Amino acid sequence: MSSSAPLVVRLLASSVSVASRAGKIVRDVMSKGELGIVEKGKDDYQTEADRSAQRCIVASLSAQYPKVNIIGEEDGPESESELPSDWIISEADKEVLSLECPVNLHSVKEEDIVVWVDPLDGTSEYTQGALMLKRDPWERWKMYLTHPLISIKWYLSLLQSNYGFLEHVTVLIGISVNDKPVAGVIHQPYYKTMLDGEKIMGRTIWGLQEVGVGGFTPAPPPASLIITTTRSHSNPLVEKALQVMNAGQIVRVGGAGFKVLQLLEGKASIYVFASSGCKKWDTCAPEAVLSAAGGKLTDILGNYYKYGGAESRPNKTGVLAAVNDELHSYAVKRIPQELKDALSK
Ligand SMILES: Nc1ncnc2c1ncn2[C@@H]1O[C@H](COP(=O)(O)O)[C@@H](O)[C@H]1OP(=O)(O)O
Ligand SMILES: [Mg+2]
Repeated sequence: MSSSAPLVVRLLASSVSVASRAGKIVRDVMSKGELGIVEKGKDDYQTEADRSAQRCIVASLSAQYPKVNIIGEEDGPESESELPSDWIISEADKEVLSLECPVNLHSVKEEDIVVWVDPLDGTSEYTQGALMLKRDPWERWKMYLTHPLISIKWYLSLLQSNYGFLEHVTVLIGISVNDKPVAGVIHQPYYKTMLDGEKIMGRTIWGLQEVGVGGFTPAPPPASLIITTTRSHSNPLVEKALQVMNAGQIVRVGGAGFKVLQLLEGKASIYVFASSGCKKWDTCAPEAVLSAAGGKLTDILGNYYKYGGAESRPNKTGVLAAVNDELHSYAVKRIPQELKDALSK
């Protein structure tokens, strides 16, 4: 790896490579069919894929950047099983390595950086997607009966949705400096493209402050107001905030990473989630990528979250993101004061 590039650029380039390896782990766990679902809290689940992808990311980055503070969603007691050697990635994406580092990030040191890792954003969508990979209808039905997350309504909607919601799953690595997300990676393990007649799985999108975004082609916002929001964590406050937006359409998808991709690809212009539930690892990378593309991500009150290592993990006051400042202020103004008060309590 070129050691001449400034630290933030090298760390972003390493994160691009490791996110792609973590995405393969996510697919491999699914293919084996043993998801190992554990309930961490209400509506909060973890699978073998979350645990293994996090081990791959944290081990790979901490081997190269030992003084960087890396905080992952699945932090907990060290696993006793040995880490497979091919989970330790030392490569760095060449295109990212050649980027011009913004002047204000030139002299950043490892101690100044906090990396927020969500090894698998959209866990509900991942576990529900597992059903659709069961080709045998009887096997699928048996899995449904033992699945902790799925109601009959969702089962029926899954049957209609071809491969379920696996495209909503992302691997998120956000790099923050002095509380602010400055660079980030959103990897989609189940994104499909054809190259020379061959099916390629996965794509990796990155963003760097003042430089822009890469790994895909951003699209302009839709002509009419389209809002994207949660499909698996709604409640009356979330619905109230959606009503007041006066949108032509509401697109309900899983994961904070995928919702920000909806904004960047012109499928929606505002992302509203008026509830606690999201955490710093859900929003650090999406915020970095969105702001590198000219968008803005804050809480429902319009305030930026801080990403220092001592900050509390929950994003208590919700998420409000938009493709540009104008739409962001429109959305902040529309949120009624009583809703802001309810979330700030
Ligand atoms: N109530 C909640 N409990 C746990 N995680 C939540 C909750 N609400 C949101 N999240 C996390 O925020 C992400 C975006 O939320 P949503 O998909 O509902 O819009 C989810 O994918 C989930 O991350 P994860 O899947 O990594 O646990
Ligand atoms: Mg998440």
